[in-house]
Amino acid sequence: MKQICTFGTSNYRISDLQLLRDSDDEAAIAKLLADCPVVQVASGEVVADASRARLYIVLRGALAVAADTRTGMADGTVSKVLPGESVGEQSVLDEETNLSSISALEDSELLVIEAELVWKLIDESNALARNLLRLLSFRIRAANAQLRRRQKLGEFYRQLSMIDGLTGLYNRAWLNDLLPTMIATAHGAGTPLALIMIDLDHFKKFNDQHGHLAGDEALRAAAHVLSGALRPTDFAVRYGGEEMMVLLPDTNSKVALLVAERLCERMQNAVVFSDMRVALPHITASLGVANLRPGQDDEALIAVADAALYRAKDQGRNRVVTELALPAGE
Ligand SMILES: Nc1nc2c(ncn2[C@@H]2O[C@H](COP(=O)(O)OP(=O)(O)OP(=O)(O)O)[C@@H](O)[C@H]2O)c(=O)[nH]1
Repeated sequence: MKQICTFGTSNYRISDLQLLRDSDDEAAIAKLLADCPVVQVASGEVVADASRARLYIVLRGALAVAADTRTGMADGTVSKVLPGESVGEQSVLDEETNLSSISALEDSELLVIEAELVWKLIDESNALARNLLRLLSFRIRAANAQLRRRQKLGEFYRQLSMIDGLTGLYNRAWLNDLLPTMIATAHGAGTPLALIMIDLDHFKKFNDQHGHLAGDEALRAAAHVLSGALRPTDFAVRYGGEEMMVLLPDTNSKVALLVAERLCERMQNAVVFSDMRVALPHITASLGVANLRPGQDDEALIAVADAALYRAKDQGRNRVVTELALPAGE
């Protein structure tokens, strides 16, 4: 960065500077700026002494301003500062060092105004004070909009990370996050909660006979059966490979059993391939039903459903087994 002249001896004019737009006291401002250095910065060169609270106004060329790395706000965002525009006004106002990293995008010329002089200019020029307020307000809005975009994106990815890519059902991460809360809510409100564990039968054989891609189609078809048969308040989860789970809040054991029977029946009728030229491979599932008991946690509830599911497998598959005989009155 090399000083080539002062603003007073350069060909640049006050009207070239956005911060001083609409000044009605140009002569006085020009006098104040007369001794300010005009510096030359080569393309790619870092603006030296960017750590000092100073205002840089681009007269020619362009600067790249990267967000601050020391405040944790760094996110790869780089803004471009064009002729007439300035950088460093916030650090001057905060009387803080300039934490952004500033470099020249092309061979550029800059007007450098020291912090004390900026304050003097603010005192002298209503136009500058007004333009500065407008600029800062614009920057605050832009920063808020960026924060909102980032929040939305974060939420989008969070949701995405909770969904199983193959079936579109919730995944294990979602379950780990939500099931303890659902159980705590049910215990707190004294409402029932049922969990159905579902495992496709002889799925290894299905894959071997029809191929892995057909297996994937079968998993999608099974997931479709689940999501199509549930109430909006119920949840279907892909628990693991060919194991799925359904959560039924506010559902007593009698209704949970009926729902499981319905799912079992619909599974047999699921259409894996709508293409009629393909021989229809069928799927069946075994289902284990568990109902939340007082004091039971998520792991215990899942273990009970799992045990019921394995009894269903033992008893010949394609059936529902519930964890216990229905208590009288339910
Ligand atoms: N196509 C496909 N297959 C999967 C996927 N995840 C798991 N599997 C298969 O599912 C099969 C599960 O086999 P097993 O656990 O032996 O159970 P099974 O053959 O269904 O037998 P039972 O459960 O006892 O009826 C394995 O062959 C896995 O490769 C998947 O995403 N796509």
